[in-house]
Amino acid sequence: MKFSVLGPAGTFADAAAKAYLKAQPFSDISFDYHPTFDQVYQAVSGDDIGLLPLENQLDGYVSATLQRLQSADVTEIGEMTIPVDFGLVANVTELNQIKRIYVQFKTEGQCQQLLTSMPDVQIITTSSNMISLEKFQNGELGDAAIIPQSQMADLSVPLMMNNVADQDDNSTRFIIFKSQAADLEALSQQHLATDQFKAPLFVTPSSNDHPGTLYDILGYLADNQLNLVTIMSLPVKTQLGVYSFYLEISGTREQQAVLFKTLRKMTAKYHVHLLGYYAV
Ligand SMILES: O=C(O)C(=O)C[C@]1(C(=O)O)C=C[C@@H](O)C=C1
Repeated sequence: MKFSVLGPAGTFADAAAKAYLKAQPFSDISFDYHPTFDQVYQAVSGDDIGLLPLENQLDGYVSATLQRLQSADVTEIGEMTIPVDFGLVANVTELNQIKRIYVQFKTEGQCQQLLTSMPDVQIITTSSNMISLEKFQNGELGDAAIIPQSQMADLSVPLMMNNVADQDDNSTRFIIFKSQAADLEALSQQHLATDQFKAPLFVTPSSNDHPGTLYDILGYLADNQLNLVTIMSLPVKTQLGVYSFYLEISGTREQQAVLFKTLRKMTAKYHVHLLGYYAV
């Protein structure tokens, strides 16, 4: 069985995948690294699993992942949150000698203070923090990169700065998924390994142009004491001004029956795209 993850080895995605496996009973699993999240997603089939970043504490939701989940036939089987911290490496001795900096697209949003303090530096966006490191190592004089701090120990370059994220307390949440569509009836029978669950889903009204549409959707949860922990709206794309709502519901094992009863009721009025029901 393969575990599809953003590579090369050493990314935060890699660290999150390893942390997830420590707590999970998978045997005979091998890592399958890809340079972009798109390729990570495409590589997952059959019984294989994959990991995508969902949200960062400083920079918010990963829009590409949410957009993919909106229409993807996947089942999320778990999530993993890990601390993330970044360092700056450069092959020059002073900050003002840096000409180009390699930075992963989501890392960029987490290191804004540093990057805006260098307005003349060319920012080259990459798809992975370890690709930023590779490009830097094969680069020219005046190059720099923002990389996971854990990768700095083995480097010997003139300029190194620790903790260049906008805040030291920082983490990223990843989801682990399979390529089969989540099945509401099958998941309603699933035994949870812990007492707490998370259920992510998209709810799409046929039109948002009525007073109280969102209020009505959330009423299903409130009336049944189901705890809404996330809400995001995403455009449906076929029409301007029409949105889907990404929701995450959390609760305890005792609420399993009421959760699925509520989702079935919602399905009668809205398009419900369930993404999973897993232990947290
Ligand atoms: O490039 C990496 O190291 C990643 O794992 C990617 C990623 C992301 O895209 O969310 C993961 C954690 C950090 O927030 C920054 C980048």
